[in-house]
Amino acid sequence: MELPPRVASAMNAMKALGLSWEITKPVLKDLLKVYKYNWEHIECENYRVLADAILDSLELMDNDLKKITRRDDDLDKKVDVENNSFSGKRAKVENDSFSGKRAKVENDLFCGKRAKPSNVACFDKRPSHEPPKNEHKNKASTTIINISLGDKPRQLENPISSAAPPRPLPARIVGSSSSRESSLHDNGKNASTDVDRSAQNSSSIRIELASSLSGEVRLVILYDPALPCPNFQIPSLEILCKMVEDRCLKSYKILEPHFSLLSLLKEMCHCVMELSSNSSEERGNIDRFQGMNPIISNGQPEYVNLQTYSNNKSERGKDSEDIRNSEALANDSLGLVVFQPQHSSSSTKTVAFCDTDISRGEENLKISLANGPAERYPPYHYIPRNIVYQNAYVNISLARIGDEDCCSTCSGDCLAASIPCPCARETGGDYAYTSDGLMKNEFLNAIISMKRDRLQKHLYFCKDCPIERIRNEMMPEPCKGHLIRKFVKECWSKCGCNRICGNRLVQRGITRNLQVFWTVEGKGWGLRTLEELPMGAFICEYVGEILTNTELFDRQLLVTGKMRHTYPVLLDADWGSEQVLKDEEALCLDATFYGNVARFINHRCGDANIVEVPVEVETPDHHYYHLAFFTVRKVEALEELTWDYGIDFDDQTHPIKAFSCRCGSKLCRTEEHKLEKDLPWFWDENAFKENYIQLF
Ligand SMILES: C[S@@+](CC[C@H](N)C(=O)[O-])C[C@H]1O[C@@H](n2cnc3c(N)ncnc32)[C@H](O)[C@@H]1O
Repeated sequence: MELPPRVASAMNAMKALGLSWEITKPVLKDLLKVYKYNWEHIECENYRVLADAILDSLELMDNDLKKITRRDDDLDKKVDVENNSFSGKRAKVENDSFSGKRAKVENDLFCGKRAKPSNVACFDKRPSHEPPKNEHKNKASTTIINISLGDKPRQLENPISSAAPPRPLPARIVGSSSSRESSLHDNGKNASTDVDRSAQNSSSIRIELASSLSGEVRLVILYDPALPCPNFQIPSLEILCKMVEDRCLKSYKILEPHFSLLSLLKEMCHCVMELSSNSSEERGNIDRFQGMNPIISNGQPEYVNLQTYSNNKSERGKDSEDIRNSEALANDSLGLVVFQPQHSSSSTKTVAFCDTDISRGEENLKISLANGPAERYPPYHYIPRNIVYQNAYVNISLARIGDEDCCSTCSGDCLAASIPCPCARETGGDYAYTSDGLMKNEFLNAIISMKRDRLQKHLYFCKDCPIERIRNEMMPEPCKGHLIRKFVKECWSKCGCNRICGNRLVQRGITRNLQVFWTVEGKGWGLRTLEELPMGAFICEYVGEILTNTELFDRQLLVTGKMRHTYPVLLDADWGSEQVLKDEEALCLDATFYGNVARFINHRCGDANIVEVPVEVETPDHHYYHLAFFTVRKVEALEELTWDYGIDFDDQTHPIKAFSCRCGSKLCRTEEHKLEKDLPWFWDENAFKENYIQLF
């Protein structure tokens, strides 16, 4: 029987890793159930979750077998079972290709496709722990793949993999003698060495779970071998965390996708420090640098420590100058030198330059990160395409695309044809793009003026506004209005044209050199172009989780209790055409936890240099579409890219939260735009920590 295409692709991807369909099938089935048939989670990062889950299940089977055979007195039988059945297979998988392939997968997944080889997670094939001598005779069958993340920073926990069956990571085991303790940032190698030593000494065993920054406060599990506990085995830290997280999920029914027990425990250590000491600010901020996933060379993270700046308001002008100088330096050369961790005082922060690719190889081009306080880099997960969170109704099926919504009779490049195809119907019978890959001026100007005239005419008012319905289900207020927008429709899979068709621009992804940088105006991180851009250039689309507005509302309440600092964009461009929009069709994109580079684009009132355009690609249903950014004028290299969020700074109840605007535009809509303004929350270290801790 022919397999469905997605199942077949998953099977082929695993086959390429040396994993047979018999091994893959049950694991894939389970994963699909766990992810509620959300294939994106399984497919992303080259089926990493699936590969990890299979490896874990192999390991579990291996352990089970070992338990059975240990109970069996007949050692010959044991050798038989292990050699003939699973272990034999496993040994083959490991020896033939799996560990090497897995290393490759890890390389792609963790370090980005363009990462240096030294950034690859290493695979330690030593036994994870020595079984008691009298029980263990058959060495050949007990090799366990023991994965060590090496120097790979674990600050940015991968929420997908944390929701999936865990990748075993050796627990950090510390012997009872303090002289044998290794530092918090020991890599897996040291940790597993500790396992061996402590097992040999058979003294009490301490498993360190979390620690404050400099290790003053630690959370430890203590195992006392004096008490009878036969067959006690050290669990891997990740498996342990996963188990507790699963139990939390069972008890509390809901956990944020980025919930991490380890982060919680670590935070507990930080809190102990803060409560017990007045001088907590004296500690360094090295930790956040780990989240930045810097380039690793010879196992050492590379940074350049160029500047310190003050967040004291009166000194800000001077700092801006300093930062500009340091930016110039960074732009001359993005070469990096080793970062020396500093102890900062309360008013100074480290500014680092980091030439890492924040997309981890997910985009066509590398997206670098420059001159920012690394400890303020947000812990989100980079995704290049939108992903449905849970209840959003996004029906992408060929059956829904009628003849009027595709150009099945076209071939080659639609833009080169003498008569525009049906795909140009949405844009008035003419294509929105030029053959140079730009948006046409007429189309762009129409979009810009519709946006600028927002208050005058281009608003529609829904009869039953989803936003108002969420706010007050019993007595919803009248709709406050949504901007009428022009859509672009791109050719897609059911069209007869080919991939290089000029009417396929947004779907091809980022093609301009972009960089995330720390803004000097106090807006936090921002996005800039590293190359000069003509008017009408496509920058990127706004990517995030596709949520219903109810989910967004719940999320904002649940996550912060203060309803701020999520990164949502409403997909309300076509709400006006529906009589009553069902909840699962009133959608938004939230880039707080999962998002692409667009989550760094700051707001500018009135005269922003990019504009958002709704783009239909896979489905003619206009309640889901892509939101693509195009330049509205020529933009110089190194200029910040900004868009007008269109927010009403007076409406405190809108899902997109107002902030104290520092855009600097003459058209700034916040009244006091010339006065000193509050800095955004992420400028303040404590507020940053507080907010992100609530989020993750
Ligand atoms: C989509 S994020 C932009 C990236 C953000 N600057 C960061 O560091 O992650 C939106 C948030 O950035 C800040 N922001 C954006 N534009 C701003 C502006 N013109 N003035 C002050 N803060 C701004 C606000 O806190 C806003 O909620």
